[in-house]
Amino acid sequence: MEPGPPGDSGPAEPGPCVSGLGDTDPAASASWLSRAGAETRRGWPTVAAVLPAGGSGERMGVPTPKQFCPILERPLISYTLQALERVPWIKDIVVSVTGENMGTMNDIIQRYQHKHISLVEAGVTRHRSIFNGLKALADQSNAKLSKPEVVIIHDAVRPFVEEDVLLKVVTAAKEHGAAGAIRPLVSTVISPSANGCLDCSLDRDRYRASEMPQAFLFDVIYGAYQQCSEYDLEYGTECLQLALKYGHTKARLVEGSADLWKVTYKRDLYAAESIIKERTSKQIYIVMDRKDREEHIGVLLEEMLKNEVNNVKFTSGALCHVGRDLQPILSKQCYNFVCVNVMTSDFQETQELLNILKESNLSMLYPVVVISVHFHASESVPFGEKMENLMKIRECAKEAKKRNILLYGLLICYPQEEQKLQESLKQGVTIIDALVKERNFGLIGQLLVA
Ligand SMILES: Nc1ccn([C@@H]2O[C@H](COP(=O)(O)OP(=O)(O)OP(=O)(O)O)[C@@H](O)[C@H]2O)c(=O)n1
Ligand SMILES: O=P(O)(O)OC[C@@H](O)[C@@H](O)[C@@H](O)CO
Repeated sequence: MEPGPPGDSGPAEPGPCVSGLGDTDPAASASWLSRAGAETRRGWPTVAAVLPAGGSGERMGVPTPKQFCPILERPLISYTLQALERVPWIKDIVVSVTGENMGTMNDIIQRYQHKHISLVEAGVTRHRSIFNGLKALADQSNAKLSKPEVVIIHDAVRPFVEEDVLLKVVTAAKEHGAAGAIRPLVSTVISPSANGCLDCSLDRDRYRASEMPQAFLFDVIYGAYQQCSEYDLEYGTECLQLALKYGHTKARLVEGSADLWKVTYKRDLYAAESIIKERTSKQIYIVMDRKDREEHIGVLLEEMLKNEVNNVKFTSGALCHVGRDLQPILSKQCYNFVCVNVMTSDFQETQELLNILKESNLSMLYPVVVISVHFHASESVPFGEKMENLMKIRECAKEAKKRNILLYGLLICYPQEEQKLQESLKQGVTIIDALVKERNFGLIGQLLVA
């Protein structure tokens, strides 16, 4: 079972899942299909998707086309592929990329184990890229692809697409021939006069922003593209308009969520990264052996974590349970581990946890945070010697990073008088919360002292 996407979703289908970055539970989608009566399942259309990804991203202002720009060291397009892959009723995904980026795209497919992906040559405009994708689906000589009843068209740079909106546009397209996601306008639309002054201001409530995904009866949109003028292919930006103009089909408009926005400017990359960080920090697994539970300072730390850190679901278990619990961990998309090392052994638990995680596929898609917690009782060993022992973390972290595991160290000094102990624990909780939320690649291998 591939690791799921972070967020509230359930276990993912093989392949990563941006769509778990929202609330859709793929298990629910699976159950939706399985729950649907035989009539519905029989009536459910064959669905494929076309992702135009042949742009240069000029407005992003960086040399790398934005679809390949990294978010947490993983290309943006991989998140979008993940979102579509985990929707069980999308059979094929056709991606239009330029010839020069075919190698890059194939590397991404390999590295992130994307499935059901076919690549076609992009066109010099977005409409031409989409048209090439549709041609591939219509090409009966292509054994790998078959013409779908309904085709989804979705920009490769819109990573946060959920199954529910895909379901809505496909259902609407099956009934109406075309459908597209819309959003309220944020800014008012005005029409400038020839001399650059205000001509008129449109009533914002009467207009909507056209977003993606869009969906069409394949024959409607393919027929429209086949009749499309060179001008429209060159300058058009709206597939729904092509369906109307050439297919005489009025698209059904579906309210989409705010996360459907298109990554266009650099700020959009920062926003996307923040969303992914936020959604991968919703669960923390506390690894701790509960020997002599009463006074175990790790228990105090666990209690304070649960009391002080909000909007996080905590699970805890002994190290020996992690291997057994790994399946539920994977399915619950837990990407954060606080490993409490008992005083007698430096790193033993952490090393064993790292080995378990390295064996799993958990960190293939999203960086996994491991915080190795250590305690220093002043009367046990000299502080300097303790720090000496803990410097091993540097090497461990370097190895772990190769598997997309971000290892941080936390040293909590104790015993101290009650007040000071509480302060140390509180500081430790603050550090853990920040490390999980920030997933800072620059701090890996560091030992932070609370
Ligand atoms: N010739 C093109 C141009 C664009 N696209 C794709 O269409 C989607 C939306 O287009 P846009 O945001 O305009 O992307 P770019 O054209 O790359 O951006 P810019 O206009 O800033 O250059 C993107 O996934 C882009 O890769 C495409 O497949 N083929
Ligand atoms: O115009 P752009 O090429 O930036 O974006 C293409 C589409 O995403 C955009 O036109 C949407 O409004 C959907 O039609």
